[in-house]
Amino acid sequence: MALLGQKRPARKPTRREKEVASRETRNVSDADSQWLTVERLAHDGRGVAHDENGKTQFIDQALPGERVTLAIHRTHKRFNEAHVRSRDNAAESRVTPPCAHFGTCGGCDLQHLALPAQRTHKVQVLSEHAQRNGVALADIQPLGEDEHRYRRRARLGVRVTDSGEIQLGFRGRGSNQLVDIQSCSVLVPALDRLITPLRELINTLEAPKRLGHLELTAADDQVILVIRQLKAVPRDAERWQAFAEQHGLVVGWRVGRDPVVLEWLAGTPDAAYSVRVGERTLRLAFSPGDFVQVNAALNQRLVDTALDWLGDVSGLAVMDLYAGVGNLTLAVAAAGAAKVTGIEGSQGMVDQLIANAEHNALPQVSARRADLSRALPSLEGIDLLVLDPPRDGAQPLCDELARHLHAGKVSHAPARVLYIACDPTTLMRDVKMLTDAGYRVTRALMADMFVHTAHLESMLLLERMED
Ligand SMILES: C[S@@+](CC[C@H](N)C(=O)[O-])C[C@H]1O[C@@H](n2cnc3c(N)ncnc32)[C@H](O)[C@@H]1O
Repeated sequence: MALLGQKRPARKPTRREKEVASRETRNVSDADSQWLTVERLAHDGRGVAHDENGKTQFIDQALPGERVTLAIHRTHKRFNEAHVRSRDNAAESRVTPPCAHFGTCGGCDLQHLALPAQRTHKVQVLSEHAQRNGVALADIQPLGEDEHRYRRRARLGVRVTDSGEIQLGFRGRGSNQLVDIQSCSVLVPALDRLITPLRELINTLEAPKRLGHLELTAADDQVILVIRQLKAVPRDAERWQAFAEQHGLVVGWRVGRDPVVLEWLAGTPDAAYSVRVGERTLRLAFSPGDFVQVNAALNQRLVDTALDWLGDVSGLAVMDLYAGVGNLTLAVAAAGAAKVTGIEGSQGMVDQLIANAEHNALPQVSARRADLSRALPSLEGIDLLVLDPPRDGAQPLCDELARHLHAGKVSHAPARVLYIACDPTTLMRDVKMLTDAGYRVTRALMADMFVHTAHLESMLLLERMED
């Protein structure tokens, strides 16, 4: 019978729930009082230790060799998540985090670890993923820059609290709550210096609650701010225009829901970044929302290294899959490839890629749109395949390539594959298919594209073994 209008009596916990509750309580108090030694770093940058019962503890901001007591904030059947209550000693690799918000802001994971040690850790992560998948790697070359103000793009959340206070920042560590930040030590200065003025401006808006988030982009010659706004507020548009003039910005807002309309409020967007290839400097134009590598210096070094690995590409037919606005497509063409085809899922980026090829006088470049999770291009006659997929990797394509090789259709399997990846898990899953089918990894690199975070970019060169 339904309990209409009555308060439902509390349900008695089941025996299983009682067991779990008592075990969790015991875990918390046991581990709390113990001194544990941190053994290693997990892939996400947390310290790993085991309590006296052998249960794994993942500990925020704890480094190998440190003796710590824990405060456990989440228990699971096989492991606990914890932070440090007290620390007996500091690892040699421990440094003072450069940012005051480190630890609460969810943007960075590793600011407490010296940069060389961050890189050693990321090389180790890539190597472990390879081992787990049975992929043989040559030595992994680390690639990094000492400059940690690298992010040329950021999305800042905006929240108005019940008391009317404006919060501006990123999501917190392990939470959806916004962390109000005063500055961000990984943003390029042109973006970081806008945070305080932005908060002040938002404080003066007529309808700050209408703001969703702010997207900041530092292109080569201009800084672009795109405001996500649920409904247009004309008097706020005037305030944004004055702000744009004061700070030399191009400002637009995306208004509404289904359809979302982008309207430019101040300035004309003309975003571009550059990539050097030999004596040439390529100009790659992009629109807000297009994919662009966030770290300009590392992107250049990645392109330099790719071209160095590939050597003489003159006369080659190249296919660049997941091509974006042509970052790698144009670089390989400018290095001398005879024919380069870029394939990309977004029509806007395909159009941009074609325009970029024209602007840089690279007539051997063509591009087309395809959803590479469904429609796979023919690789017949292609000498070099470049793959740069998003986090979920390029499984359908690698699967097809492997099937061609297993079937002896060598003409459908390019002699070389250059695979660039932002997720080592899916990278090694895909590469294992290729190495099982007859490729071998001849060069491997870990690019520290996302300094102070646990993320890493990697690049592998695979060569088809001759029978
Ligand atoms: C990591 S980015 C690489 C872009 C480019 N290679 C670069 O260096 O700037 C991945 C690209 O894959 C595109 N993409 C994502 N899913 C796709 C799909 N299913 N089919 C085709 N392209 C896709 C994205 O739009 C994005 O431009």
